Amino acid sequence: MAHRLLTSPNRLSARFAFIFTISLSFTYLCYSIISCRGTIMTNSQTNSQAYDDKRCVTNKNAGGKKLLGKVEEGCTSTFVDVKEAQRDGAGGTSATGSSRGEGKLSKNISLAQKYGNKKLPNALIVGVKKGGTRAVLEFIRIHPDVRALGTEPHFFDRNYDRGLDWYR
Ligand SMILES: Nc1ncnc2c1ncn2[C@@H]1O[C@H](COP(=O)(O)OS(=O)(=O)O)[C@@H](OP(=O)(O)O)[C@H]1O
Repeated sequence: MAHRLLTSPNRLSARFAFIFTISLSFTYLCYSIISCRGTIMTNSQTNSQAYDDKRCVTNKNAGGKKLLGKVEEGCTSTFVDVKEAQRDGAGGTSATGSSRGEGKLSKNISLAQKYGNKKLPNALIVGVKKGGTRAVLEFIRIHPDVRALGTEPHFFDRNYDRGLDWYR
């Protein structure tokens, strides 16, 4: 009803205003999509870099073994500072060159193979059934230096007879 009352110049300006609003909205939408995509890509790159810095070097001999707890870096660690090893390995700025980086990495891996799988846990979470122990574990597991079993080993109640060799 209202638009019928508009005179011709008014209708023209209203049409112009409508088109202008649409194009402005479209531009804003495009800008939002592009900037949002950039942010996601930047975040994922940062996360992946952060993850790479403290990457767990998987031990091929670790399959099926029960390991609970953190393994110390430098002596029994399966966690190595990948960034540092790569930087040394690149040899560009390092005075010692690539052999030092590779040697460091392989030394860590060999030490982990020698000791890492056979270590008793550094910490135990003890609790009654339905006491929230799983939640405690999941919170502690967030820390990048913590390695923990996915399932409960039930060593003390069901598998004690198997001995410490089984438990390690
Ligand atoms: N923060 C906090 N506050 C209150 N309740 C919590 C909390 N964290 C875990 N839960 C509840 O604990 C129940 C699981 O406990 P457990 O992980 O020990 O379970 S299990 O015995 O190992 O199966 C489980 O209860 P149910 O959902 O009734 O099974 C969880 O909901």
